[in-house]
Amino acid sequence: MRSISKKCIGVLTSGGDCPGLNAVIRGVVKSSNQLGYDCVGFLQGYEGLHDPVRYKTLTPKNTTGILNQGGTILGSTNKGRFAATVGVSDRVEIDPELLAGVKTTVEQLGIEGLVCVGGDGSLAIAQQFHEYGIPVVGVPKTIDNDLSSTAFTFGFDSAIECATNALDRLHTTAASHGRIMVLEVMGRHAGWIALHAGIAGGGDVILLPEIPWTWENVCHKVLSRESQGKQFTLVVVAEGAALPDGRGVGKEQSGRQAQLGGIGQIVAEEIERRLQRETRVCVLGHLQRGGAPTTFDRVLATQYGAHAVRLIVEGKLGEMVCYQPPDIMSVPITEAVNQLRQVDPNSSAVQAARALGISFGNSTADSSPFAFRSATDHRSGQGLSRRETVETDAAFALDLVEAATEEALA
Ligand SMILES: Nc1ncnc2c1ncn2[C@@H]1O[C@H](COP(=O)(O)OP(=O)(O)OP(=O)(O)O)[C@@H](O)[C@H]1O
Ligand SMILES: O=P(O)(O)OC[C@H]1O[C@](O)(CO)[C@@H](O)[C@@H]1O
Ligand SMILES: [Mg+2]
Repeated sequence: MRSISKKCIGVLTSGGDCPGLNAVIRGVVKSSNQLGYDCVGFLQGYEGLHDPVRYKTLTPKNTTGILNQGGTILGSTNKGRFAATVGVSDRVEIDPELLAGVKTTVEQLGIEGLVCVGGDGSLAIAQQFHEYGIPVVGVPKTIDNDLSSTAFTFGFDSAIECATNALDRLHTTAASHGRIMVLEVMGRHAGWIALHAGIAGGGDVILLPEIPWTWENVCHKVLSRESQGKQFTLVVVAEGAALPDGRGVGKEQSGRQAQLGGIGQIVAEEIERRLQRETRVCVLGHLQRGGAPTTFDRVLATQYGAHAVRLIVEGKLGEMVCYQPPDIMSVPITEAVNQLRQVDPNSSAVQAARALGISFGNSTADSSPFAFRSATDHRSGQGLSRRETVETDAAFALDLVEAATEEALA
């Protein structure tokens, strides 16, 4: 254990990794060092906080050169003993003995505040720490960009850069062969990656968790492109989008959230079956989470790290830093995790996409692309409460898709 003669700040990275985690760590270390704090980083997310305690002392010297490195030098996990929300159920209480153990670790190390870098699930754990009296602040991370109260989580920009690059590449090969290409991207509850990459990469059909779609409309788009002399079509589908019959595609995992994936294959096979057109699928998977952060994510992550330290110094425990352009602000962690931020089907971005003729697989809206509504008309419906999301998860778990894969194709 370190000597506690000097004040100290702790940091950990939790949940699915993403580009920019190291930039946050560096931001925390450098800015806390300037203020005279020591810094420790716990290993493997929350797991390193107790039994056994695993951490390393972080200094400006040993964190040098990590700004542009993907992954996290502290390690991360999206499973373990601290589940605060799991798959189909709502809030899960963390074992009080674990919480007591964590509190002891934090006190023994003289930690004034613990910076918890995570997505919705990991910040739900931080919220329970806060309620127990463990001094935490949150930093919003996830490629899915589905946390409310912040315009962007870091990692998202890097993920859409990767997905856009993939679409650029698929575009040329699709055009050369006159094929339909389906790109499956990540996005558990929210279709931000599919939407942004789809627009940036010239997608023709974008299928999201937020917008129900039909096979007929997807196929209609392919045929209407052909009638314009375009022999190829790019389809982008979020892994969390449901099939037209409402079922999700993935596999159940015990004690943790379902592993999504596979909808791209189903979409490709069904288009091919219905239209007799050569259709191929590309699953981008973890390429979206790896590699160096974009410039935007480096700047955002660095700001998040520095402002998380500021929150601790100002005694704003239980708060999460957030980006409300042009400022980095803070909100109670509970506010950010109780409401997921989903794509609003009437948002400006979706409207613009429709205006260009991009299909979201639902004909009503597709047929009137210029029926724009003012920005204020549609804000009330935005977001999905934690409970509604859990119900969606429950539906996923009930119909999981070994069976669906075959049935959807029948
Ligand atoms: N130590 C742990 N013990 C148990 N579960 C954990 C632990 N750390 C993280 N998790 C779980 O991992 C999952 C993913 O974490 P989080 O939501 O923070 O990341 P994410 O990037 O948003 O990923 P996802 O989209 O998969 O939720 C959450 O369900 C969270 O509760
Ligand atoms: O790598 P894992 O554990 O399969 O997690 C995948 C999930 O994590 C995320 O990438 C978010 O971090 C989701 O988009 C995806 O559903
Ligand atoms: Mg999450």
